[in-house]
Amino acid sequence: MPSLEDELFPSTPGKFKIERSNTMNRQFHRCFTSTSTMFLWALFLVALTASYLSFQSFVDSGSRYFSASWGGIQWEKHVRSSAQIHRSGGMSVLVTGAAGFVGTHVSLALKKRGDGVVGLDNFNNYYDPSLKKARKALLNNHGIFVIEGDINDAKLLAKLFDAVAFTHVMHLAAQAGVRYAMQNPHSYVHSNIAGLVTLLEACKSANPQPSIVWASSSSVYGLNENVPFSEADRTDQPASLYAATKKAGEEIAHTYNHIYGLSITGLRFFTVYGPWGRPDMAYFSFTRNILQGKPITVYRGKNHVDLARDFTYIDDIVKGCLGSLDTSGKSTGSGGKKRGPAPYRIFNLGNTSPVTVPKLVNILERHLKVKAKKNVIEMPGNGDVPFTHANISSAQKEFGYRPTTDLQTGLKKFVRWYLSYYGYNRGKRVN
Ligand SMILES: O=C(O)[C@H]1O[C@H](OP(=O)(O)OP(=O)(O)OC[C@H]2O[C@@H](n3ccc(=O)[nH]c3=O)[C@H](O)[C@@H]2O)[C@H](O)[C@@H](O)[C@@H]1O
Repeated sequence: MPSLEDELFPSTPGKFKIERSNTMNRQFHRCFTSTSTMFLWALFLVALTASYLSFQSFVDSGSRYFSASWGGIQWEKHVRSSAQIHRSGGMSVLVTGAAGFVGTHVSLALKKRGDGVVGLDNFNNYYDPSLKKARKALLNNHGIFVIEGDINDAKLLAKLFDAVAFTHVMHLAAQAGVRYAMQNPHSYVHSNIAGLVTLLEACKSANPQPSIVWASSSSVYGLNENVPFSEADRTDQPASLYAATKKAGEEIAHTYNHIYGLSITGLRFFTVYGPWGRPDMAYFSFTRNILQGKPITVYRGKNHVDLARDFTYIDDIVKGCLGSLDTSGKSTGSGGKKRGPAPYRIFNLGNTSPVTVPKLVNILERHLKVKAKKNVIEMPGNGDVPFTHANISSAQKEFGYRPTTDLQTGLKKFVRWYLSYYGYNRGKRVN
C-alpha cells in the first residue's frame, strides 16, 4: 500500500530516482520526512485560517442581522414617540415614501398641526439619494422618525403595526417617472404593484385597520381626449407602463376595499412641482441645465402642437392630501374580515389651468435670469401624453380643495429654494 508520503509526493522521473547510495538514501529520507512534516503543518495552517475566516463571516452576517436598520427596544421607542398625537382628535399616520418629494411635505404638514407621523422610505437611487437624506434630516429636525425600509418587507410592516395603532396610512412610496418605465419596467411592478399589495395585506390584518390615502396619477387618463379629465372618464388606455401600474393599483385598492372593508382614497396627482422636488422632472432638470449653460430638450406634439401640463404646486397638493385624510372615514374590518362597507374614493388633485412646456421654460428663464439653450424635438413614443387638465369639482365638493398657486408664483418659490439648496446664493455651485 502506498504511504501517505508516496501519495503526497508521487515518484516522478527525476534526479532522486537514479541509483542512490545508502547514505544518500538516509539523507533523502530525513529530508523528505521533514519536508512532508512542513507541508502537513502548512496544510493545517491553511485549514485553520480558512475556518477562522468562515467564522468571521458568520459573525459578520450575524452582527449585520442584529444591527439591521429596524427593530430593537430603542427603535420601537423612536417609532412610538414619533407616532404620538399632540392635538385632540388627531391622527397617527404611517407615511410611506416619506423622504420623497410629496412625502416630505405631507409629513411636515401633519406634524405641524399635531398629528403623529412615522416615515418609511427605501432611499433607492432612482435619483440622487443625498437629496432624500437631506429631506430625512429636515424631517428628523421636526421630530419625525423615518425608517429605512421597503414596503415589500412584510415583516417590517407587521412590526410597525404591532408597535403603533396607526389610524391612517398615507401611501406615497412608488416608482415614479413616466419615461423611465421603458428602461426599468420591473422596478414599477416591484414598487407600484407588489409593494402596494404587501402594504394592503399589512393594513387589512392590522387591528384596528387604518384608513388609507394613496398616490395614483393623472397619467391613468392616458390617451383620453375629453378635457378636463374627470374621475368618471375612461382610464383604460394607459400610454406608459407607469400609468398602467397606477391604474392597476386603483383596481387592486378597490379589491381590498371590497373584500376587507378598508377605507381607501386614491389621489390622481397632476405634475406636482415645488421646493424639495424631484430632479427627474422637467422643471427641475431644465433649471439645472439652464444654470449650467447646458441645452434642454423640449418635446413638441404632432403638427408642432406644444405639450401642456396642469402643473400643480406642492402646497396645494398637501392641502388635498390632508383634506383626504380628514374625510377618509373609517375602515370597517377587523381580524382580516370585513364588517361592513367602507369608503372607496378617487379624486383628481390638479391646478385646473394647463400651461405649455415652452411657457414653463419662459417662466424659468425669467426667474433664473438666464436664457435657455433649447433643443426642440418631436415627442418620442416613450409613454408621454400630449396634455393633462384636471376637473377638480369632486375634491372641491368633498373637502373644499381649491388650488391657489399659479405656475409663475410656484416656480418662483422653487427657484429660490433651488438656488439656496445648491449653494448659488453663496456664490458657489455645488451641482
Ligand atoms: O401627473 C402625473 O401623473 C405625473 O407627472 C409627472 O410626469 P410628467 O407630467 O410627464 O412630468 P415631467 O416629466 O416633468 O414632464 C413635464 C412635461 O415636460 C416635457 N418634457 C420632459 C422632459 C424633457 O426633457 N423635455 C420635455 O419637454 C414632457 O413631455 C411633459 O410634457 C411625474 O413625473 C409623474 O411621476 C407623475 O405621475
